[in-house]
Amino acid sequence: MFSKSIANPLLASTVKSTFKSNLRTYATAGKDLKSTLISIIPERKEAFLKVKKEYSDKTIGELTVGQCLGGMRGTKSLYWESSVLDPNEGIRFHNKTIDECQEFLPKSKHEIGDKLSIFLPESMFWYLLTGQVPTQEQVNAFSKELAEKAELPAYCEKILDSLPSTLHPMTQMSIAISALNHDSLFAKAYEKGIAKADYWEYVFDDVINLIAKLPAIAGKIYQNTYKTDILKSKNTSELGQLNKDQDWSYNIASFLGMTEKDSLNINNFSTTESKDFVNLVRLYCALHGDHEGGNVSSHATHLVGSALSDPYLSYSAGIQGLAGPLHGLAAQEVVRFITTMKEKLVGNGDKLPSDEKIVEYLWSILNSGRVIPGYGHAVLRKPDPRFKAMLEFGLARPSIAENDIFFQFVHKLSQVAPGVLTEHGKTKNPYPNVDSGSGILFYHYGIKETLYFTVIFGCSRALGPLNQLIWDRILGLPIERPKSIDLATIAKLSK
Ligand SMILES: CC(=O)SCCNC(=O)CCNC(=O)[C@H](O)C(C)(C)COP(=O)(O)OP(=O)(O)OC[C@H]1O[C@@H](n2cnc3c(N)ncnc32)[C@H](O)[C@@H]1OP(=O)(O)O
Ligand SMILES: O=C([O-])CC(=O)C(=O)O
Repeated sequence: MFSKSIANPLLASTVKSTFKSNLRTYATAGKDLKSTLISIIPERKEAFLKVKKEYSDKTIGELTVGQCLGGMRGTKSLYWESSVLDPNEGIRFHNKTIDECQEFLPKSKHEIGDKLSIFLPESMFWYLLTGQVPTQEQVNAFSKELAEKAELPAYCEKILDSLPSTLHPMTQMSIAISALNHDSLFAKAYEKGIAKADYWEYVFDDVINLIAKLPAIAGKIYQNTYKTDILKSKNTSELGQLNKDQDWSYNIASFLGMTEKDSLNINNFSTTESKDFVNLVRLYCALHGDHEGGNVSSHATHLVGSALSDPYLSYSAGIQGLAGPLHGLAAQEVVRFITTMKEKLVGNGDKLPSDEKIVEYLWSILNSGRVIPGYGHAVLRKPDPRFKAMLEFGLARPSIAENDIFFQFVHKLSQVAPGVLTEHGKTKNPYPNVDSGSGILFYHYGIKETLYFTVIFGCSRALGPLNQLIWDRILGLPIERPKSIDLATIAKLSK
């Protein structure tokens, strides 16, 4: 499976060194993430500079008026290394599919050999950043490093505590992340004066600190917005504690109060449910992390970072983009859509309605000028493989597949809606995207507060844009500044 040729021949030797012989050899075993990165920088830099020098005046595409006025769809104008999206096949991370990543990326040290256990988002971040598969020991150490750096500074907690619980969770998240720029090592070093070649090291440190703090931010927002009554009744100030012997996703679940140990276990999980929920967080976060560079949250992070705004400010911009209903917020819209449809079609019942009734309902939405959330995509033209992976998570667990009517609605919709959307004839892609299934799985495990889902997306999305931000600074990419033109100029140039 790994003998496939590497997409970018200039990077072939780097990536091949990861996968050579039995394809699980680790070129830099024993090193931590930063040292691993340092060892691969020269080769990647050389490849980048070679392409820049030799091909800078070559044309790689044309720009039509339709693209200029139509959301820049299909314009090849962004450099992004860690993932590439094929319209028919879906996302590949360093040329590997989701199924391949599920096989080779390390899992939690506590669940080695467990078939239902999912690989860690930390493993994915390591892989995205370096193109190399970390060893189990490297990931264990990286999880530990993230846990060691997880605590929020007092001022950030205070800011979050001062926000009204009516403020959208995504707004709270972007405020908390941009406030952390108070401690940006990059911003401080820049102010003092550092050489351009050294920028990336400070950006790297900020990125790791930021990723480390996302579980605590997510937990604080959840408890402040929705769970103050529980905290009061239990006479405590936290839904859950950090466990430094556990991974990043486990700690997200714990901070949400949703683990059997280390937290209030607010939904009374059994051991299996607790384990399954943590694995859902791992799967969700690993898969939603990177979707090449042009999506709104990644592009926004990259753009703001190009002005040398530090990683906190840059990713806060990404979070604000993720909070749009056509992008990440679709996760919340889907759950509202599914729960309303269920209520309208079967009330309190626990059996699916007929396909005809669902089709009729979908037409009523479309005829009222609304979109079907979770369907369509700016680039994809086939079902999203990330949706398939989320669906398989539910199908592998009888408590979800057989007993959860909301999940059954999601599954059924994925079979029925493409036909309706095709007949409707507007969308270029009538198939489910990633948001179509993920929220309802969180709903299953007890997160019923729909406005909250995109915060977990916000934890995940840090992996892709922030890995690229480090490379942006390693490679010295310039400030981004495309040319804009007015209608008269467009008309003139088109003649
Ligand atoms: C993580 C993510 O961001 S995944 C995407 C999450 N977003 C959603 O699920 C929201 C629903 N989907 C959509 O709104 C769109 O499909 C988008 C935003 C994802 C992509 O937008 P585009 O690239 O402009 O899609 P496309 O070119 O197919 O749109 C053509 C027309 O079909 C319509 N259309 C697209 N998707 C849908 C849909 N799910 N339901 C109804 N109509 C749709 C568009 O609104 C557009 O209509 P218009 O010509 O009247 O403006
Ligand atoms: O690629 C896109 O435009 C939207 C998307 O699916 C993502 O960002 O995950």
